Amino acid sequence: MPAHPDPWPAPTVREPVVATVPLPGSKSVTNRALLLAALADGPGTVLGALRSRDADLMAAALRELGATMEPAGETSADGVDWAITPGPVRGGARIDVGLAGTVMRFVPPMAALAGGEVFFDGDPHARKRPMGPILRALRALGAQVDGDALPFTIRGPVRGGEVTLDASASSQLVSGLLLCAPRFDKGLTVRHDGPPVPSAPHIRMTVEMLRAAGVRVDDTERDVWRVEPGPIAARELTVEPDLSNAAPFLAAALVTGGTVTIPGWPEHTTQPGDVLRDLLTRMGGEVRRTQGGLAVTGTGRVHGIDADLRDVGELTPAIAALAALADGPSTLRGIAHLRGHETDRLAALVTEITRLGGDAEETPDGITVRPRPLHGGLFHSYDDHRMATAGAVIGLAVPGVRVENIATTAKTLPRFPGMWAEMLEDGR
Ligand SMILES: O=C(O)C1=C[C@@H](OP(=O)(O)O)[C@@H](O)[C@H](O)C1
Ligand SMILES: C=C(OP(=O)(O)O)C(=O)O
Repeated sequence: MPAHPDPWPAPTVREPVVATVPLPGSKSVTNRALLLAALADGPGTVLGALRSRDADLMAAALRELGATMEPAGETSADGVDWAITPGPVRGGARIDVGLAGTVMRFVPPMAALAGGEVFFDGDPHARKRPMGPILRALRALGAQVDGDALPFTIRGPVRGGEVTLDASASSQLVSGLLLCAPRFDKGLTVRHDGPPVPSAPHIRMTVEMLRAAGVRVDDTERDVWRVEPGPIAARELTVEPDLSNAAPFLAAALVTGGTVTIPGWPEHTTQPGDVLRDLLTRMGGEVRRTQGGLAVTGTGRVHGIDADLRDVGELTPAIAALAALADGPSTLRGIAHLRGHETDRLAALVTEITRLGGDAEETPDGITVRPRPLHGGLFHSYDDHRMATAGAVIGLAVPGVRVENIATTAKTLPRFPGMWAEMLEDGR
């Protein structure tokens, strides 16, 4: 693990946090919207798109493959309105996926539309993330792919048809195929065969965004998705705030007995972060919709929870951080696939909670956390944005927590340290 010289001293607060925290756009919606716009039948716009490492990597990949993207209005440190003009998908490209699951799984099927070779690589840990099933699927559909993990080279074209894969390691293996499927001559039928697919709401997000762009998708049969060939409509799309990134901020309300409000929380959404309303209620928060957005109020006492997080695995680090501060034991289940995320999140959470004096254990498909007083110390982030923000949550209640490589939050939240400081200042 590379050492980062200046760990971030996580602020500890003694008084209730009362704050309104506007969040930048959803990573998952942004990266789908950009890709669909780049494959559309004319120029379109994506309003309120996230700007972050993952979103910037997606934009760079789409440009490399032939799309034109220009800021269409004001840009900020973490937001932009993009005007996107599709171009013919071209080969001869090199794609850096960083550590972004959405880039490494969504862009290769698009690259398979090109006639020429496209080379993919990413961060050292990206080479360990599951890619085999989608690369084998593209190969079965006619692409030449020289490997089962990053780095690899892909050469199309792919004409579509039917393919079966085991997507139990990541829902993105299905989403990536579906997003490009309308552009395959024969469309595509994707069948999953294996243990349950995680992160089901993210597949629904893919299906709903395709339908919103006029694509016909049949998902009536469990674990089978049929996408008809046809145009992807050029359109204007507004990105919702990133509800998964709401987790550490709303957790601050529970830990400090304060109230945190997130403006613009959608009434209906496919984002898994919406499940925070239920999870945080079960952990002792009071959740309500106000004119200002979604407000969560805590008592300063956090309850343990027994939760199956298979659908919402992204929320695990924040929920585990709360569990480490809770007044009773917690069991987080259904999340074996987190071993293939930005880092092995189950091992990382157990190691870091234990390092601070906590009592945490890995199970075959999750972790258990039992209450024990914590002390300060260095909290490693493993280049994982959600590990870093989990450290910040624990630091609210435990003096002396320092988070190594807080800058890794730039994967989806480039202004995290400033936003955290503003949240703590807000109600004073
Ligand atoms: O499609 C998406 O945008 C995502 C799907 C999920 O991946 P997994 O199915 O690999 O958990 C999620 O954890 C990730 O952060 C984003
Ligand atoms: C798993 C995550 O990211 P990725 O899109 O890189 O898979 C995440 O953001 O929690």
